[in-house]
Amino acid sequence: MKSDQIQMRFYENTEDVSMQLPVSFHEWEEKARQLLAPGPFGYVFGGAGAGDTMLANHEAFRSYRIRPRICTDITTRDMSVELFGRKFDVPFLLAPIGVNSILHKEGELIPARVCAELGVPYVLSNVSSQPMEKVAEVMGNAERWFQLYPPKEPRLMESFLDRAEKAGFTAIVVTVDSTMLGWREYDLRNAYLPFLEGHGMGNYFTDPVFLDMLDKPPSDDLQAAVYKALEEGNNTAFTWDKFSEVRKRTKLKLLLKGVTHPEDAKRAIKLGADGIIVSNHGGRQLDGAIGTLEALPDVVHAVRGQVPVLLDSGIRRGADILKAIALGASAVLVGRPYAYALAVAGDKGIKSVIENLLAETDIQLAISGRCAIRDVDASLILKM
Ligand SMILES: Cc1cc2nc3c(=O)[nH]c(=O)nc-3n(C[C@H](O)[C@H](O)[C@H](O)COP(=O)(O)O)c2cc1C
Ligand SMILES: CCCCCCC(=O)C(=O)O
Repeated sequence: MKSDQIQMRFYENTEDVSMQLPVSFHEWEEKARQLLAPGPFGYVFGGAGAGDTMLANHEAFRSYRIRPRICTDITTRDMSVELFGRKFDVPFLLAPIGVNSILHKEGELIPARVCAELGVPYVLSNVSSQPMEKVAEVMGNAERWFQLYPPKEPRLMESFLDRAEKAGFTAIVVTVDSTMLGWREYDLRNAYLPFLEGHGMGNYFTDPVFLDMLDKPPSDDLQAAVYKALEEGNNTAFTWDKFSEVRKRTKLKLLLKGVTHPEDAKRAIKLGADGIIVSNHGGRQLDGAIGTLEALPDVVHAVRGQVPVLLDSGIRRGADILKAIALGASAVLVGRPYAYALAVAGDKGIKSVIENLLAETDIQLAISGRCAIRDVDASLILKM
């Protein structure tokens, strides 16, 4: 067979797309831009306001350089981390990303399934398009956490917590940086908010307490049901007292996501938090905010090893993971990379993103002269 025929066969073989998948984050992003309508793409891509927080995340990672050690035996390596007494073979989790049905018709079932297969802990969003019970079903015994936008109605909050516990989620991640949506100009320009089309309502529309709060079922008045859910989730009166109430109501591990100030980290621990997630929501909320890697050292210092500190916002590569671990993170969360992969290539896409990130992290670890994630400390990096 001539080489051009072989090439033809290769391109026609839709079963084996592996050689044609994007590799870098920017390639995934560009592919998603081509495939998605402007509304859904802009919703994932956009940052708040001028995009300065997104930039700050990126610049913070670039502002540190790795200084490798040489002539060490790096033949056997270990990328595992320990969280809450459990060992995970990978140093990252998939971050909670809502409304996955704007990216793929199966929505969150896909990242959940891939995470279960690859041993990556999955954090399911409160505003997932699929209900948590269906997500749990495809994950078997695999590690899963549930992210909560604490609703105003206490009975609804209790219902979400009870359902999560019953469905085998082992931790609750309370997100506190989004009690109102940030100023997102892509969405304003595209006049796009996925919830208004019914995306992201998987947990609300299957909740008996929520359904009881409605005058009519969602099938009879979708707009009213969506507005009610958003009103519940936009809980602008969520304070430390309310956080204490969540603490009292669940025996699951409890993490606070959206922390960048050391005093907030201290207070959360005092009130019973089991973990802190340093996050600025991928730069989607407060514009002009501190980059998460810049915020991390002070938070880690304030926490004094009492609970694990995780980080997200801007993790794109193995080098980013090593830098966050070097500055004291116990693990990191990955956001947009898997969202784009979901849109572009479903299961295969997310699998590829995870496997590449793992492979890159492993190579980086080795070439920097370390054998294990647990050996990575501040001596690995220098601030420029
Ligand atoms: C499209 C989209 C939806 C998101 N939905 C949620 C959500 O429902 N709950 C939440 O806590 N964070 C949500 N986030 C924030 C992520 O959990 C995470 O903090 C952020 O994506 C990390 O930044 P990165 O995308 O730059 O990696 C969302 C992010 C994106 C991009
Ligand atoms: C009360 C619902 C807020 C959902 C925000 C979804 C999200 O986290 C994001 O778009 O970012």
